[in-house]
Amino acid sequence: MLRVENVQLSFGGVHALSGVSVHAKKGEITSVIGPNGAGKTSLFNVISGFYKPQSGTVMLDGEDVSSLKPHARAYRGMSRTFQNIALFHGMTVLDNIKLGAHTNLRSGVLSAGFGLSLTRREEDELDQRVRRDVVEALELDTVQNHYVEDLAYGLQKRIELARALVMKPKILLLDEPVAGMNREEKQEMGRFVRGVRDNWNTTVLLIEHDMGMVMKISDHVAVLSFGKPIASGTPDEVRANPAVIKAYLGASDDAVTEKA
Ligand SMILES: Nc1ncnc2c1ncn2[C@@H]1O[C@H](COP(=O)(O)OP(=O)(O)OP(=O)(O)O)[C@@H](O)[C@H]1O
Repeated sequence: MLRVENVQLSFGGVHALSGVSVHAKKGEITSVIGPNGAGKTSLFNVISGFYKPQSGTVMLDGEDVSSLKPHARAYRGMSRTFQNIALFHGMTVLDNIKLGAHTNLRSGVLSAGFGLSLTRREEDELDQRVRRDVVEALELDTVQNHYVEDLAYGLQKRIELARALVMKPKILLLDEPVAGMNREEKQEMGRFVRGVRDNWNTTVLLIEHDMGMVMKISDHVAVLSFGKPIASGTPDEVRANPAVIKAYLGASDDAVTEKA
């Protein structure tokens, strides 16, 4: 579904990504992990089109989207959430989710602001579809008319997930979906992300610091360290890989061998 091939990205002298390739298979959850500064956010920004790499390609469902702008990638079925909550205060849960129908959040908000939004009939249809398909699936029925700022953090993150799903994306990019959550909220989010894969057959690519979550929900894990790919495989394979243990522990070779 998504093939990122041999990406090189530098900021001045800093090599944020060197020879990074990641493949996300259709209907699977693929996670990209790595210690701080490994290049995870940079990779996400390359995939969604916010950063232009010096070289490398991004293929979405067989199409080379490397030269497309973020909104054009979004129209082709690439949807993402952001690390920090980007919901609109003073708007209800339902209205925030419906903004996802403008595909690219930023241009969507602009067009809504300039009165270029949907006709009344389109709006009604969208309203019904969102309630039926997304609000119910993500168990947001009881809060759909609440203002987002009145809700708990975990719920706000779920609303972001809902908004990213409105256009039924081919691939969903999740940027640290459980950052800042308590244990219960993490478990809940894990359940919903798995639900997206199982019930919608949506391909998911996520970056995440929380190892427990990654190992529990991923079909495939790719590991970056200092901008380079160091391992890739099933959660069990990656967990047992000495290079991964070393990158995370900063341990010496001897210590890794002992641990492994
Ligand atoms: N806009 C930028 N300008 C300059 N350097 C950058 C920029 N974005 C990232 N970098 C550098 O690229 C490297 C990779 O950073 P990146 O944020 O992608 O890593 P990360 O794995 O997401 O880290 P974290 O887990 O801390 O979020 C770092 O050395 C960082 O300082």
